[in-house]
Amino acid sequence: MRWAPPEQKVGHLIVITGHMMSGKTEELIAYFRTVKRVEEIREQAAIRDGKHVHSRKIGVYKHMLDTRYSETDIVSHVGQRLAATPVQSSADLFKYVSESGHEIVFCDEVQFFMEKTAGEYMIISTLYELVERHCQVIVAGLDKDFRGMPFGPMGDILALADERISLSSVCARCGDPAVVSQRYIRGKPAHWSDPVLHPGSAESYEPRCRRCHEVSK
Ligand SMILES: Nc1ncnc2c1ncn2[C@@H]1O[C@H](COP(=O)(O)OP(=O)(O)O)[C@@H](O)[C@H]1O
Ligand SMILES: Cc1cn([C@H]2C[C@H](O)[C@@H](COP(=O)(O)O)O2)c(=O)[nH]c1=O
Repeated sequence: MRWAPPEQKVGHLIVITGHMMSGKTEELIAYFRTVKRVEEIREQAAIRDGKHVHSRKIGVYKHMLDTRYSETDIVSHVGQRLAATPVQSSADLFKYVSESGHEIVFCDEVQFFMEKTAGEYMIISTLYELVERHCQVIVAGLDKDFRGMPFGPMGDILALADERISLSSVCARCGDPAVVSQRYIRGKPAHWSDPVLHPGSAESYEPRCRRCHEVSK
């Protein structure tokens, strides 16, 4: 992954994706730490050389639907944590970023931005506009729902991306590479017609390979 020097002023969209527990949030947090460190090093180097440095402002966001481990922080399944601003819509995200002057924007749970206008997911125009405004945007989101179908806006977000990081872990049943998030409701595989939106964690979901993935029909 490369970062353009800020004086070039060019936007960039990175999408981190995969099934549940594949490590998306850990990757987002690791990326945040790297970017923050690089900004600090640039600032120190500029001070040392007596130059003016424009340190880029970093904003961290997540969708408000994710309250599993914290109302505010981004928290991985193994407890890695990053303070964030929860937002309820893509309009909200755009407003916060614009008002705060954030030039580097991190956002977790981006699959939850489901609102549409004129048949289009609004998060698409929001991400497009942020990149047009020269923001470096790094988002993480679930690629498929419990049925194995594209999750809301994720297909379009992946198409819009400049870089895609696709992660996977192992099937909780057989140990093969996992590709999808198995949903269980009261100990039984969820039904195909169940609602897609169902925030949760290990009490309802586990990684599965295609062979072990089950959906009631
Ligand atoms: N079947 C599982 N049950 C519980 N935790 C798991 C399971 N598989 C992987 N994990 C853990 O989840 C961590 C990844 O968490 P996280 O980054 O929050 O994933 P994601 O954001 O993709 O859901 C891994 O480090 C791993 O230890
Ligand atoms: C498969 C599936 C998942 N969800 C929810 C469950 C979690 O709250 C998030 C995914 O979180 P993670 O960071 O990837 O672990 O999405 C859902 O609402 N519907 C689904 O089909």
